[in-house]
Amino acid sequence: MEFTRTSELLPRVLWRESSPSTNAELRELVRERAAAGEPLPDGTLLLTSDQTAGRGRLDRGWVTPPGQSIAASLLVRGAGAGLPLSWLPLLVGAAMSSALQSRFGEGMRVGVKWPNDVHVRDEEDAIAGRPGLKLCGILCELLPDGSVIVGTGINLLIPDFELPTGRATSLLAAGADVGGAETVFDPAGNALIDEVLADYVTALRQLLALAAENPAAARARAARNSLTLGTEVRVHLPGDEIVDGRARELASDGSLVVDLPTGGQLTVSAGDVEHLR
Ligand SMILES: Nc1ncnc2c1ncn2[C@@H]1O[C@H](COP(=O)(O)OP(=O)(O)OP(=O)(O)O)[C@@H](O)[C@H]1O
Ligand SMILES: O=C(O)CCCC[C@@H]1SC[C@@H]2NC(=O)N[C@@H]21
Repeated sequence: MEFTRTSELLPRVLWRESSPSTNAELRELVRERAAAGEPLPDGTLLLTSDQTAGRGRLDRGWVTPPGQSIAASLLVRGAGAGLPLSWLPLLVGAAMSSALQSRFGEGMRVGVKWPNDVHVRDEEDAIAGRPGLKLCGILCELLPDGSVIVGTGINLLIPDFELPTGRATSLLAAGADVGGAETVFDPAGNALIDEVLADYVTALRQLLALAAENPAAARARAARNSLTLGTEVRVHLPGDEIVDGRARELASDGSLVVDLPTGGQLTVSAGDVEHLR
């Protein structure tokens, strides 16, 4: 596999034929290299198309059908400049959204389903206030030295009938331009990964720079990219209580502010919210 564009942007691109989890493997590599006195550079990327024990949020499993999708983990150092680190998954989501959006035609919008999923939705879903289907999952893990492993699982070429859940999709299944690729190993597939990753890394760098220089503008970008704001969500309160409301805005730490039907607002963090419809 050759990643010409991506390799020009990053100090190191490590391709693995297979990996249990790119996040876990990169975390271990960071630890080993720090212990050896040769810290891994910011922007090290480790990726595979055959991740065998991937993890998602809340320790759920993450499926990476070999040859059809990609698991990529990026080492990000110094990401907390300008905005709290709690914004990072939203900025990563916004960066991935712009990398994937360019492959879709009119009427399909790629954006972030708060807090950590990149979804694509058609006009019907948009009108109904539904968040659409999941193209990419994001898992950011903070390391003891303050750096972050940014893991992304991108569903590229999974055919319709092999999608892992009813709420998942892939670039291929959602009708995006995949350049004729059938698997990630054919030349078109290799080029697809390279282009998606290079566009993502470029967009993420720009957003991190924006966050450092003009945090309000970066927050506005994240809000513009959200597929959740304005839609109905269900909030699980402590003690098994449930309340439905409308997602209003992102709070100063990236949490979700929800308008309640009875008046007033709730600010909620990930894990307490599910999307309705
Ligand atoms: N390749 C994949 N694409 C999409 N979903 C996947 C994939 N592999 C595993 N899943 C899992 O399918 C489950 C359902 O995901 P979904 O996004 O519909 O629900 P969710 O409650 O919104 O999850 P999340 O915690 O990611 O927001 C999740 O546990 C997700 O991790
Ligand atoms: O939707 C989620 O819950 C997040 C899924 C994150 C999956 C990616 S794939 C690359 C990296 N390695 C992992 O084990 N998980 C993340």
